[in-house]
Amino acid sequence: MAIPATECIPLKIRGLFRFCYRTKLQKTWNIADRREFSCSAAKSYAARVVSGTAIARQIHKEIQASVEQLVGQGNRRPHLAVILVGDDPASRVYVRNKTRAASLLGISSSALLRPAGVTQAELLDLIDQMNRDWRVSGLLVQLPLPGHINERAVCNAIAPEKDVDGFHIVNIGKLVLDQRTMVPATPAAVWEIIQRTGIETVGKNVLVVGRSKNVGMPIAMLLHSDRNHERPGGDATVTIAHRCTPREQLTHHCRLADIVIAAAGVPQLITADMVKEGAVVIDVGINRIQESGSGRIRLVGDVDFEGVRQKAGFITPVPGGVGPVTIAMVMKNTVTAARNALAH
Ligand SMILES: Nc1nc(=O)c2c([nH]1)NC[C@@H]1CN(c3ccc(C(=O)N[C@@H](CCC(=O)O)C(=O)O)cc3)C=[N+]21
Repeated sequence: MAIPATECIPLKIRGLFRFCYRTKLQKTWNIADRREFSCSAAKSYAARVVSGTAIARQIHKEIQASVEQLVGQGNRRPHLAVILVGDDPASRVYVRNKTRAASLLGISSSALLRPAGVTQAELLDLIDQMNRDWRVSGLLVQLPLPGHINERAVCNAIAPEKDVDGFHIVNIGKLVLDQRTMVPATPAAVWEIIQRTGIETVGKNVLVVGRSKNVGMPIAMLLHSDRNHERPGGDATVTIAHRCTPREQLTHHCRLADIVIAAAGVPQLITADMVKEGAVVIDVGINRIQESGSGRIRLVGDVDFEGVRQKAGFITPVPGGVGPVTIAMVMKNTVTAARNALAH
C-alpha cells in the first residue's frame, strides 16, 4: 500500500542521517521525487528514490544560464558535433537525446551519420575535419563502433580540448592523476548525483561493480581520490568487483558497502539480501530485456529495484536515474570546452 512520503520519514530518519549532514538534508528533499515514495507499515526501510530527471533539470538550468552568459558577452553559441556510425537503435536514442538536450539548452548541434561500413580512415578523416573546424566546440563519437574500427584509435584522434566524452588517452591520464580535465559523462553523473543528494563519501566504503574503462574505472578514480586536489575526489575506500569476482565475494563486499555503484550490465545483479540497511545504491546499468508475457522491450538496471528499495537508504531508478544526468554532463562538458577555447 502506498502511503504519503511524509509518513515514511520517521521510519527512515536514522538511516538517512548516517549519510547526510543535517543542513544538506533540507536541500536534498527539494530534488526528491516524492511521488515515487512508497512504503508499507511493516517495513522499517524505504529508500528515497533519487530522481536523476530532477537533478538533470537543475543542471540544465545552470547550463542554460552559463550559455546565455557566454552568448551575452558576444561569443558564439557552443556547438556539439556527434558522430554516429551504423544504425544501432540504442545509440540512435542516445544521440537523439543529446541533440535534443543541446537545443533545449541553447547549444547548437550536428549529428553526423555514417553507415556501418565506413572505413576507419574515413572516420579519422571526419574527426580531423571537426577538430579543425573552429565552429565546433565539442565532439564525440558514439560508442560502440563496428568491429572493424579500433575504438581507441578513434578516441585518440579527437582533439583533447574538444573531447567532451573525456575518452582521449591524455584526458584519461589527467583523470587518473587528479588533474583538472573533461570527466567522462556517466562517471561525472554519478559524482553529481552523490554531491547534489548530500551523500557523504569521505572514509565510506564504496563498491563499484564493473571495471569498464568508460564507466567503472573512472567512477572508482573519482571516489577514491583526494578531496584537496586540482580535481577533487571523494576520499572513499573503493573496492572494484568484476566478472572474475566470485558471487559470494561480491555479496560479502556489497554487504560492507555504504555506497554501491552497479555498472556491470547484468540485470538483477544486486539484490536486497546483498545490501546493507540504509546503503546508497546507484544503478548505472542500462539493460534492454524482453518481457516474457507481452514481448515488449523494457529498460532495467543492474539492481533489483523493487527488492533493494525496501532496504537501501537511497536508490536511483532506471530509467530516470543516472541516464538523464549523463546527458546533462555531456552538455556541461560542451560548455566547458567552449569556454576553454575562449581562453586560447
Ligand atoms: N561516446 C559515447 N558517449 C557516451 O556518453 C555513451 C556512449 N558513447 N555509448 C553508450 C553510453 C550510454 N549512455 C547513455 C546516455 C543516456 C542514457 C539515457 O538517457 N537513459 C534514459 C533512457 C533512455 C532510453 O530510453 O534508452 C534513462 O536512463 O532514463 C543512457 C545511456 C551514453 N553513452
